[in-house]
Amino acid sequence: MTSGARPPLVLTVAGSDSGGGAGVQADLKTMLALGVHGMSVVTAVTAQNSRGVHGVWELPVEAVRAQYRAVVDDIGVQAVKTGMLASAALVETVAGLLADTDAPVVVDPVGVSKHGDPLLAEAALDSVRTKLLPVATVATPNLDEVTQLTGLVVEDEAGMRRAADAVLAYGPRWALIKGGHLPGGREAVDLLTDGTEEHWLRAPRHDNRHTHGTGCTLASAVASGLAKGLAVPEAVREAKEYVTGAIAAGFALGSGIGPVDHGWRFRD
Ligand SMILES: Nc1ncnc2c1ncn2[C@@H]1O[C@H](COP(=O)(O)OP(=O)(O)O)[C@@H](O)[C@H]1O
Ligand SMILES: Cc1ncc(COP(=O)(O)O)c(N)n1
Repeated sequence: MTSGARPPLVLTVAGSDSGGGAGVQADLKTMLALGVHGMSVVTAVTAQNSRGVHGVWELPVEAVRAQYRAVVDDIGVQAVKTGMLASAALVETVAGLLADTDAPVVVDPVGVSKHGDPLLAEAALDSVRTKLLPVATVATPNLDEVTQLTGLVVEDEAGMRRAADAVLAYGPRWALIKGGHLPGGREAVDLLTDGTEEHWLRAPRHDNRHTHGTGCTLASAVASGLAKGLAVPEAVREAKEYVTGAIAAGFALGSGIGPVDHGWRFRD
């Protein structure tokens, strides 16, 4: 039997989406598409479909800690991505584990689903600000999460710059402010900055309502790039290209918001 070269190792710490469009399922599909070995720590199970989140069951803190230790102590990780963490106890547990792990961390501070259903307790916001964001290499809030975390309401690109400064004040090395929710415009614009360098990422806005899982996909793609050894701006540039293609190929599923197509690069 022959063995192949080992791909880079990437871990997602996130919630399960039974519909397969977001959460752990989106993360692992992204990782496969980008050529890394994906691993998962499940924080919560959601009963979810194209119409909404119909139930959430958080896992006990010990179950999350045990999954994380099982992966990190034996297999190792070259990058970690966090998504839905549900509660203050889980945010603090995960932040503590990340602080002891020598790998870049992409934090997607998931607050509310595309359907408007809550995925993080209000009481956990302070732990995100003070425990999780400080251990992030890159934090990737969307504009609603910017408002939840900083109180700022963003309406234009100048507002995105102010939002980035406010997010950086909580301690991540880089802030990637996602402008997907900015109204109108022909472009989907994101801002990546570490407070010194500023990179504006612009891509055609696709008139497509099947955008379930865009944020999970982008953050996992960034983590995959970092695990391959790319610098943050390069990893984000490649991730933006991947998510833009996945949104363009998004498809209807059920009667609500369909998913992006993680396999778009494999299609004819
Ligand atoms: N309709 C769209 N067309 C192209 N890109 C989009 C569209 N909507 C969102 N994006 C991009 O998808 C990525 C995820 O952003 P966003 O949807 O704001 O995050 P979230 O899923 O966390 O709400 C960003 O790079 C954003 O610019
Ligand atoms: C388990 C889980 N994690 C994250 C999201 C956010 O994804 P979206 O903002 O596209 O609904 C979600 N809906 N479900």
